[in-house]
Amino acid sequence: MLLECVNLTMKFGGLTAVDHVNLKVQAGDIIGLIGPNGSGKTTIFNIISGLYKPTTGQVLFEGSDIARRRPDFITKAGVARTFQNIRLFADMTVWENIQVGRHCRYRQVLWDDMFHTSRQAAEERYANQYIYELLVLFRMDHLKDEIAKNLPYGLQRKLEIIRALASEPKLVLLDEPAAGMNPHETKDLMDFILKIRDMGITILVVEHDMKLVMNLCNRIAVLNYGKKIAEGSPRDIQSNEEVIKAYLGKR
Ligand SMILES: Nc1ncnc2c1ncn2[C@@H]1O[C@H](COP(=O)(O)OP(=O)(O)OP(=O)(O)O)[C@@H](O)[C@H]1O
Repeated sequence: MLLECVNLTMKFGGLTAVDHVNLKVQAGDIIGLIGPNGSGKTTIFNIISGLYKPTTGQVLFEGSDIARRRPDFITKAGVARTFQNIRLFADMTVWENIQVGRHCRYRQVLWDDMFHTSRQAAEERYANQYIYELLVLFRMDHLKDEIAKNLPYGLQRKLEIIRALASEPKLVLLDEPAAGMNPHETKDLMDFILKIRDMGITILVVEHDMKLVMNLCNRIAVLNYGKKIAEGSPRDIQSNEEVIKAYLGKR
């Protein structure tokens, strides 16, 4: 199992935002995490990526418990993420933004910084090649010198995902990647995410766009008030009574 959340619980004062959630993600999966607003989806992402320490429970990544480890440790272990709102460095170029995402892979050795060793030069060459290949694969190489804030919205969101991929993750957490996109951009995003899967990267995605989730994911887990109320194939989830009730009840 690549990732396993075991009895994950997160309390904020009297509110239980995540309530004994168990979730398994296998290598190669595209798993959707859905649920009404405030049901605990982003909190789970924040726990997996190390921004929140869960009240109880474990997050096993390749068998080791990464819950309560620092975000940089978790990124280095192979988990990358994007956020609900765009968090690019607006005045930096496409290339520079991706370089930031690569940063966790650089070995920090004072000696290297002082003397610019051959090992450091080789590392930089590899990093530049890797970034360039990502840009070519996602057809953004012609935009490498563009300032991030000048890109159309859909491309800014893609750039964020590419930046996350620059850390060479095994698992990527995508938090509402289609938010604010028009139908054309969303369709494009779907092909984009399938390409990430084809790179051998496993995907856990939080998304409100049901069409995207149903077409993309091989399995879906549904949260309501912090509890997992259903899990199964897109077809199972679409016809699940409790899921329908949870969504209709929120209207
Ligand atoms: N840092 C925090 N402090 C206090 N309460 C929080 C904190 N983070 C989240 N919550 C609460 O936990 C609950 C779950 O929030 P969360 O953001 O995980 O939901 P969500 O399913 O991602 O919602 P949405 O679909 O609207 O993004 C909400 O009631 C939220 O107000």
